[in-house]
Amino acid sequence: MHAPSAPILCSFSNPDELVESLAQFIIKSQKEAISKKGRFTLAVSGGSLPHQLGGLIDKPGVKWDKWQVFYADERIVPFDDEDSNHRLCQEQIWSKVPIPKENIHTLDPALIPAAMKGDDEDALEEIADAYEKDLIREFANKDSARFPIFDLVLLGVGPDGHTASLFPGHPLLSEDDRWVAFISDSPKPPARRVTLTFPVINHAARVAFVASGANKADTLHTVLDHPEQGLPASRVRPITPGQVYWFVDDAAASKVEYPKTPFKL
Ligand SMILES: O=C1O[C@H](COP(=O)(O)O)[C@@H](O)[C@H](O)[C@H]1O
Repeated sequence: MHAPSAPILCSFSNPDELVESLAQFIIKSQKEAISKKGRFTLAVSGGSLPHQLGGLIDKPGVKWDKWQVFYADERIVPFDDEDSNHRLCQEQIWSKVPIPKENIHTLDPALIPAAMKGDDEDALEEIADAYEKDLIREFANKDSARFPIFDLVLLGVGPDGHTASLFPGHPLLSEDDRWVAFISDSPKPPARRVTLTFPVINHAARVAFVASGANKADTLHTVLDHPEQGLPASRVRPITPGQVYWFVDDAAASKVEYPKTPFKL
């Protein structure tokens, strides 16, 4: 096992510059992946992140038909529910670009009604297993060893330091076997979710957090300046040669002492 490399923090003076630089970074990651392997594998989060992907719309050089997209986490709700990360991404980005529908890997909609209810966790296990099998089909014998190797994982960070659906103090933080896990007691509603696990996130070639706004300032300070506190976002440290980046605006970075790196492609 190689040591993880230190995060690279890039801060931008305004949200528009952040969105544009993020788009350039994603396109560069895509080009490198396609030239090596003919496809680009991406895991994407919900929350405020899909809105930040707007810089990709109408950009030349995006080979949408080569993208294979999974969700870093998803809430167990119907796809038309306002809590659905898929719905959010659909509204903010997928409906605005020519990505083939079959290249977006969602939870199995047929399994959602049962997973939304019931006292036992069998249906949650089943929906997480089905998503893991979809990942295995996409990655096995291509970009995986013990875990899949995503070309890029895009993450957000919540005020409590959670990322994907990995929450502070939750037993899922220690999951070291599964690719996809379920959670039935998320402290942030909705309670039932599935998430990629830390070993998957930390095997990615690149991981990029995106955060903007002064309401993220305290969280970023703790995550980046006090990783010893072990907040979930601090535990994202991809193994070498993987690299973690932070794309933030100056408001979100206002309390961070961790050194900033000028953005360059
Ligand atoms: O619940 C979630 O929260 C995180 C952070 O969301 P944000 O709105 O504070 O950016 C998000 O990354 C995750 O996908 C989502 O399910």
